[in-house]
Amino acid sequence: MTETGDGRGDAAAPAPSDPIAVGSEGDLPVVLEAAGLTKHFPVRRRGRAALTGPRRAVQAVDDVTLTLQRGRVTALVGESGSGKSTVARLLAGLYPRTGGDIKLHGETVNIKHGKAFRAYARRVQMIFQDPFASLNPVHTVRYHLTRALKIHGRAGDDLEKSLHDLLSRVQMTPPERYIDKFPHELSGGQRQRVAIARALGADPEALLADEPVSMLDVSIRLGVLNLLRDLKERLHLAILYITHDIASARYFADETMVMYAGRMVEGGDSETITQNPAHPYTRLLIDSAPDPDRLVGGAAELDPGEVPAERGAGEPPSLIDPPSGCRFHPRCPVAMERCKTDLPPRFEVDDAPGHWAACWLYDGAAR
Ligand SMILES: Nc1ncnc2c1ncn2[C@@H]1O[C@H](COP(=O)(O)OP(=O)(O)OP(=O)(O)O)[C@@H](O)[C@H]1O
Repeated sequence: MTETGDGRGDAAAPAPSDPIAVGSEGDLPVVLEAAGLTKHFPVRRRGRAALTGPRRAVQAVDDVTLTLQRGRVTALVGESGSGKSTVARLLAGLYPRTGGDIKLHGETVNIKHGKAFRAYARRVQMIFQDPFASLNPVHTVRYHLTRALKIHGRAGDDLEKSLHDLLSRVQMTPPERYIDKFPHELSGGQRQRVAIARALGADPEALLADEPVSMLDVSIRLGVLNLLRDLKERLHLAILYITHDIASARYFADETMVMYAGRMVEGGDSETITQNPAHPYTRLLIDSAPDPDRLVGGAAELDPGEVPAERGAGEPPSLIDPPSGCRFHPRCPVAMERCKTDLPPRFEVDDAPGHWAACWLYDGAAR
């Protein structure tokens, strides 16, 4: 991964500014940490503007700080377009960063060539939303898993046993029932389990799961989340769980971080965030959920007519020209004058250890 700047005209990044450690359990080792993570996608200009106009960029991720710990699930929650997938892709080394640092076990990650990327990818694996798209339709389960084991040098002497072990790990038993099947012969849930088994083939320490259940039937989502939880516990994996469904974050994640328009706005343990949200945006997310007590569902099921207009009001801003100050201020029902101009840092919320909100409402100095 390149350090700062990817040579494709990324705009300058702000310096890291988030001082508060995020809802972390002190005694668990930190696997992956990011500070000041920033990604600006340059906007291609056409015609005259390409020569004379200002350089513009989609400010997809700005100054994001987060920590993934061994044996813990951290949820990253936010509306579509808030930058969640970009954070995961930055952490996975799939995008070069515009700014910020990533550390794996305290060592700065610096991927400059394919060999370094493979070494990093062995330890930090990604699971994508669409298991059908992530598996090659012309190859069997055996092919996908064998390839993963070989790429990461883990094929071993008894390949058949390694393959069976991987399938057993994702609860696809007996393994011989599935191993020679093609993706189209499996259900959506089974395909996602194969994608997870393939990731486990690298023997990773961190899994970055980007909406891993949102394309699955509601009835099987819980099973896949329970599998990930089981893997977290048995293999002590650090898991980043990306979702727009805050109810599932409450069920599945130990801690939750909320993202709005490219920036982190609130973080803390999941129970606190969902039961006692501090940031007005988090409250909006919870109020907009069809049933916040429902364990695993998804906004995909939400009929827009169910959201009262006053609660779901407003649209996320353009990330090419985001609002000054707090990016949420144009939609915020309690915005103050300073919110329009001053970017709020993280303030501690004193109801629970590690709970913070980037909102001027919690500026102790002003009270
Ligand atoms: N490769 C890209 N080039 C330009 N802009 C991009 C690129 N990838 C993402 N973006 C933009 O960055 C912003 C954040 O996108 P991202 O996919 O990270 O959000 P998200 O929260 O994961 O959304 P969703 O839940 O819909 O996947 C969006 O405005 C998106 O259009």
